[in-house]
Amino acid sequence: MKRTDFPKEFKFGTATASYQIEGGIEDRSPSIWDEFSHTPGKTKNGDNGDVACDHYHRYEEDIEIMKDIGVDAYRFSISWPRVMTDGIKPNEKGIDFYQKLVDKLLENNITPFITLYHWDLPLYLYKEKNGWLNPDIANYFQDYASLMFNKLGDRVKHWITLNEPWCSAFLGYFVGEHAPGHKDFQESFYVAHNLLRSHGKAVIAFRDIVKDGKIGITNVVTKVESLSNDEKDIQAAKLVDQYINGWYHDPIVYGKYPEEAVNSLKNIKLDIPENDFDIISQTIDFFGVNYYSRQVISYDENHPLKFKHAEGPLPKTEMGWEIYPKGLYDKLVEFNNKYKLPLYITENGMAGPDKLENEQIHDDYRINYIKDHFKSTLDAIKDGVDLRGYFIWSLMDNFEWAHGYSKRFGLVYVDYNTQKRYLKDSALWYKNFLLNK
Ligand SMILES: N#[N+]C[C@@H]1[C@@H](O)[C@H](O)[C@@H](O)[C@@H]2O[C@H]12
Repeated sequence: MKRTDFPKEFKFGTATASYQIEGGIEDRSPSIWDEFSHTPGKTKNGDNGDVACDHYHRYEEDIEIMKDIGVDAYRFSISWPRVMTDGIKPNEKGIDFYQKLVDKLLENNITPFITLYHWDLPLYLYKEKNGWLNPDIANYFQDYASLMFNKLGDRVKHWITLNEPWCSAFLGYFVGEHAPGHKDFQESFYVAHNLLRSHGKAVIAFRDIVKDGKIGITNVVTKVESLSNDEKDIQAAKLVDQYINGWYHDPIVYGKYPEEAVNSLKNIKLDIPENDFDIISQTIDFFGVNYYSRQVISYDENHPLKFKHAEGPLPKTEMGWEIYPKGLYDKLVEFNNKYKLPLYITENGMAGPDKLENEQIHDDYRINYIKDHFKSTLDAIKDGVDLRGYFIWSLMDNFEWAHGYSKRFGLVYVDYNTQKRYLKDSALWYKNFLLNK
């Protein structure tokens, strides 16, 4: 498989997120992840993003690395608390960081794709305004989005409103594994809804400000399969697919939540104002697909949503996720047929047992993972999927949320003691692939 097997305009890139790589906390106000990661017991080894990969001070070096690898595009997120103090007052120093980042990318012919929200909500908005639980958050988000569209929209033409709202809502407000660490089932549905409303308000602003741009939303897209052919397991898997995938895509395209999932939530209030879906279902230009693996599901009477995960038999990554490239093909074809929107794979990659030895990292497992998922991508394109690009997660090892720095997803190895970067064998492979070798 060669690069020239893909459409000429197909964009190969890599991706990161602000809190996971920037550090530079001295020049921004705090986010919910600053408070969460500094709360004992919330992250592995008590790791936090105070320094991370020090990208705030090393962005030029990191862009040079991307240039050397030869990526066409780079997906990164803006830190809301960096560009708006407490999420409300524009901070010119923070805005200037992203101006310089964008200009350096463009100088190097790397197309910027910006994610507005990759989980680092300004702490003030959470503490003083109740964060995503407050319907008014959509207005704060629209103000933030408008500021960024006005400041960068002349040079940045690809925008993503939210990254994985399912994680923000479900992991942040029900499971409690992510910031702000709530464990309230009902809250997680209110949060999901306000995230989608915020998405819609940002799209409305975008259409006024960046008339020649493209905007979408990125969700985690998981292949959900039933553990058995038992009707209860099949139904449980179908509902999980609706909770994870349909819940964050159907309202945008169809203007409603998935019916069976809504009907299954007997004791959940979904008192939603009717015109909310007019806001949520603003026409978008693409869906971003973050694909990592599958979930194997069986029925469980004792779970609020009547399901439980089963351990799959396939080889797994360091995250314990099965390596399942067929799932990517299946979801791309399904989404193409169901939503009829252009797609970007905005994240795909793996955490590996990466070891620095003589300034090298031999990660053949990651090269094989990427090759297998590139094959699924190419097969989907050949079968008619309107797929526009693929961003490997991640450019470099970084702060992996509750796992801290214990999981390495990067094409580039980061020695956190020295902040020295080392291209892994997978980065060298990607470089040759991009040169069509
Ligand atoms: N875990 N994991 C890796 C990766 C995470 O580092 C990203 O921030 C998320 O968008 C998504 O969950 C995927």
